[in-house]
Amino acid sequence: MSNTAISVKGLEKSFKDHEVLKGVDFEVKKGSVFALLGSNGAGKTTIIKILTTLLKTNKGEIEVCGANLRTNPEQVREKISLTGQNVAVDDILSGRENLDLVAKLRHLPNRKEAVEDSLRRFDLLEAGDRALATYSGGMKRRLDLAMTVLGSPELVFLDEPSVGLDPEARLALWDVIRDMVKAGITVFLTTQYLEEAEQLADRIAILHEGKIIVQGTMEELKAILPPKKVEYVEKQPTLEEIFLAVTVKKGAE
Ligand SMILES: Nc1ncnc2c1ncn2[C@@H]1O[C@H](COP(=O)(O)OP(=O)(O)OP(=O)(O)O)[C@@H](O)[C@H]1O
Repeated sequence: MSNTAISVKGLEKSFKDHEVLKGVDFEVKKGSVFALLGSNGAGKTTIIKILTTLLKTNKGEIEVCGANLRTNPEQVREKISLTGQNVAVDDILSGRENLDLVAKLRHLPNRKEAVEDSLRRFDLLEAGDRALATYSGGMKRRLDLAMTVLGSPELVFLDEPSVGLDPEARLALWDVIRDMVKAGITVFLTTQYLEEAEQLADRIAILHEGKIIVQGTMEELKAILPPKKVEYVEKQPTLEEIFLAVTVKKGAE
């Protein structure tokens, strides 16, 4: 069986005459975390929408979880789950009711057990019966993630998952993502927080002006910029320095 969760070759997408993606290529290995970075408007959400079958491409060969996206979108939809930028939960219902609704929609066999497990795993047992309107932003985000992974999808898309979270909630979210990976789920995430990518991702790709301009492990990206020598202390470049160096260099061409 193939070890590839996502394969993208020659992806192009325009909105009318605005070319957003101009030939994007990348692969994501099963069981890994892949982080897609890019400035505002680079096309990260567009890539997620295409990979989750919400938008059609103009050109490109794409496979997601072993299925061809163009010819077999239903099979793709069965294996993936998506958390978008806007928290997709119902404020009037309680956390437990929201999860139960998703469990019903996904036809999960042991619905009650799955919901309780999920509340426990995402630290929401105590707040389970409260209406969502009383939840903090971090709690809503955790519930959103709980709903995303309910029913054990093979592949999860997280579009800027830690937007609006305070540092403590962000650290808790990172633990949740690490747990998802331990459970064998492949994670594709976009983020503006470069530290997030540094902390979580096995591979990082930078999208700029419609193309992936660099991709690799953090170690490989570090090799792009030589370490700075300050007296006798060697300082490794941060992902932020690498990001700025490659995007500014390309932008100036
Ligand atoms: N439905 C649409 N119609 C027209 N233009 C669109 C549409 N969706 C996205 N765009 C444009 O495509 C470009 C890429 O948008 P996208 O939302 O994918 O960027 P992004 O990298 O996710 O940005 P951000 O970090 O701000 O969320 C932007 O210029 C945006 O205005």
